[in-house]
Amino acid sequence: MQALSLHMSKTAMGASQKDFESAMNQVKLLKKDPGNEVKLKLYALYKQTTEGPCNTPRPGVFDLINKAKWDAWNALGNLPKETARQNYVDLVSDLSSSDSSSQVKPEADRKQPGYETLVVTSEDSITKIMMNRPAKKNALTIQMYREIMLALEAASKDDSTIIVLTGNGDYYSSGNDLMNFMNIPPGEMEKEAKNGAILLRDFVGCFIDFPKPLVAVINGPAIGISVTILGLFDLVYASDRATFHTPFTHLGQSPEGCSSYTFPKIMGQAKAAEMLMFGKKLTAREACAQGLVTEVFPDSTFQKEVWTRLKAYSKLPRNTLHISKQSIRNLEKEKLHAVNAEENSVLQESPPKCGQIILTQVIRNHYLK
Ligand SMILES: CCC/C=C/C(=O)SCCNC(=O)CCNC(=O)[C@H](O)C(C)(C)COP(=O)([O-])OP(=O)([O-])OC[C@H]1O[C@@H](n2cnc3c(N)ncnc32)[C@H](O)[C@@H]1OP(=O)([O-])[O-]
Repeated sequence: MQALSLHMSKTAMGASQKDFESAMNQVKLLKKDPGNEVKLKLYALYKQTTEGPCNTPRPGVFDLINKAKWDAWNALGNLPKETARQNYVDLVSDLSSSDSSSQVKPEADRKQPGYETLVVTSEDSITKIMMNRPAKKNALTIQMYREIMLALEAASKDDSTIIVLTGNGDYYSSGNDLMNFMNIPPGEMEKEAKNGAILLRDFVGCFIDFPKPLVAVINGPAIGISVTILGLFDLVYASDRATFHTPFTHLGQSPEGCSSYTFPKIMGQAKAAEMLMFGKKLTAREACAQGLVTEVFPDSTFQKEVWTRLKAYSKLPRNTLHISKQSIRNLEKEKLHAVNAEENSVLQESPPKCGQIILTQVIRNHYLK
């Protein structure tokens, strides 16, 4: 009824302040998350209606969320307040209509819009974040790092019980996109290295702080940072086709993702060194024997077995699971953030080809302190 009255305002003389206030209340009642793009649009129209054109300074480049909000508001330029109010009311009206029709099929797979490098869906109390660059083996571009951070933030607040990260295609992920370091203008290297390190620190920080059970569904080979952050997941299920490879020394890089701390803790110093320093590639069964992987499944039945398992887990009491996760993580959170910061400062400073010496130092630092 309320949606209907809001719809009528489209054709009337323009939305009133009362329509606007009703629409604001209506937004709070939406059952379905409209996705980041729509939320940004709503935010921008709200700000334009209540404050007029954006005239505040643009947030810093790594304040991702506030920057996205500012960009959306600023994009409205000099749109008059009355038009912004009308557009807000119309948008909420459309959302309310599709929200009520979507409730007919509450279990339907809901693909969330607004991501270019990911497919994010929510079903059966599980939010699945799927890296979606199969032609590039799901290499992580700067955009993909940012979208994963945004998807994790949204998932931390949605009504899901469990969050899954997985890959589309034959690879889980080939790690950092090597093009991220290409085409840097002369003289910009230092600045770009610093920016990259900050992005990486924030990316890993999201996994450290993530409040709900986090599951990696490793559908194929995993390389680099897609492997190192696995020590921050709660469960790691792997296809027997998966491999785990951290060729940092070969690339003149040092470890990240808190692996200089989590890997020796998980698998012992000697096995961690073989992987992180000497780039030994592990099969899924070896990774499982060393404690990095929870369980390995035959590739032919991998998806079916894993999702059956996860659907059963997702029916467990949500709050209890989340409290347990946080109790376990809180014991280590401070240490993990310190490790993340240290790994990043080393990455920023490390000259290429010194990777092996740096790796030894970083790993020793954590365990000799
Ligand atoms: C500082 C941050 C810390 C992070 C550290 C790390 O993650 S370190 C780890 C860093 N990661 C690495 O060092 C891995 C580097 N990659 C490889 O070693 C191999 O590509 C492979 C073993 C993943 C797959 O071999 P294969 O013979 O089965 O397939 P293929 O080779 O034909 O690839 C298909 C397409 O995907 C493309 N592509 C793939 N990966 C990447 C990437 N990472 N980047 C960009 N592109 C990538 C590839 O160019 C090709 O594109 P095209 O030509 O079709 O337009």
